[in-house]
Amino acid sequence: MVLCAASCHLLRGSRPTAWGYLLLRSGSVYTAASGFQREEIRQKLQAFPGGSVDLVKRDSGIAVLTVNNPARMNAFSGTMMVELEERVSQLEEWSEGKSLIIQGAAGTFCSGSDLNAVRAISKPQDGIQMCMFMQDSLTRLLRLPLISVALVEGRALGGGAELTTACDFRLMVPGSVIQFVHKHMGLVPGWGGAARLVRIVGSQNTLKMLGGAVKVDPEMGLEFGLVDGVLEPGAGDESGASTLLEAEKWLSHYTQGPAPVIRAIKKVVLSGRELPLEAALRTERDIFGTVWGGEANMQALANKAKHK
Ligand SMILES: CC[C@@H](C(=O)O)C(=O)SCCNC(=O)CCNC(=O)[C@H](O)C(C)(C)COP(=O)(O)OP(=O)(O)OC[C@H]1O[C@@H](n2cnc3c(N)ncnc32)[C@H](O)[C@@H]1OP(=O)(O)O
Repeated sequence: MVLCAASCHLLRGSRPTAWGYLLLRSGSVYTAASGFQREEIRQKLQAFPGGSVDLVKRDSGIAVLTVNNPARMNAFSGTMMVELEERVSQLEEWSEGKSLIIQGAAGTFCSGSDLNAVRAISKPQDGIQMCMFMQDSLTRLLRLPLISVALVEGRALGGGAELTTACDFRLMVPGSVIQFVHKHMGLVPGWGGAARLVRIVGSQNTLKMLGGAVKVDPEMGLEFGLVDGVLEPGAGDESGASTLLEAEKWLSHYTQGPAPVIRAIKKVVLSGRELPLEAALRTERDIFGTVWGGEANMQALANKAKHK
């Protein structure tokens, strides 16, 4: 892991030390030096309009991001790929946030890249640039100091399945499907979905899901270890509002408490997952230093004293 202080959002607000800033990278995965032409591919993607990526941030510290292109089963148009990156940047700057739910509009999750855009971005070098653009956005999404959930209703296909792996947890409703359809497209995941899936379910299960383009239903998802919970669909709820409410209730079990503490919990888990042991220990020390003696810690100590 190489770290550049300028891009290190993970330790924002901590007392910087050489280790904390030198070993953990939470900013962009690719740079111009690695051939990533961010502005050029952003411009090319803007030529493929349609749909939106909507973000609502609530005072309670939970945000809801909606992939919104129902006419295309919430497929990512070019402009939606650009909007996703913009929403991730907004979330990186949201210092009061604790959690994030990602959903699709109109009762389905996302059917991957917009095939019309894919056909037009067929030059290998453009495909690689789009791949780096989405890998960069989804890696930054997973590295947000927010506990995140992909709420899967309907279908999560191709890049849509990859999007679910860029969240800490996945919740499904009965009848929904996560399918890495890439093989049927003569492809492999390109948005980082394979790298993340191996870390979630292991290499054997990843081989099964990709090699078999397996239609993963909620029961199978629980067996694979891909899915963390199955929600009952909202009774007769067309808007999906009650399913979202169920997802918020599920997530609230893990996000009750002051935002600085919940954010620190995500940060120490991130460093434990991504860094070599000694670097993770040093980063954990740095993050511990941001909450030790902090408002929540002092309040907890005061409460304990009262109960003697
Ligand atoms: C890195 C991965 C990334 C990439 O390589 O760039 C990818 O994700 S590749 C794309 C992977 N996704 C797919 O292959 C899914 C394609 N869609 C389908 O298989 C089906 O549409 C569906 C999602 C299973 C739904 O089927 P059905 O219920 O029969 O509805 P329709 O097929 O009629 O779809 C309704 C409507 O939506 C359009 N649609 C659906 N998915 C896409 C898509 N990915 N891109 C563009 N448009 C999509 C579909 O064309 C229909 O539109 P109309 O024909 O105008 O009614």
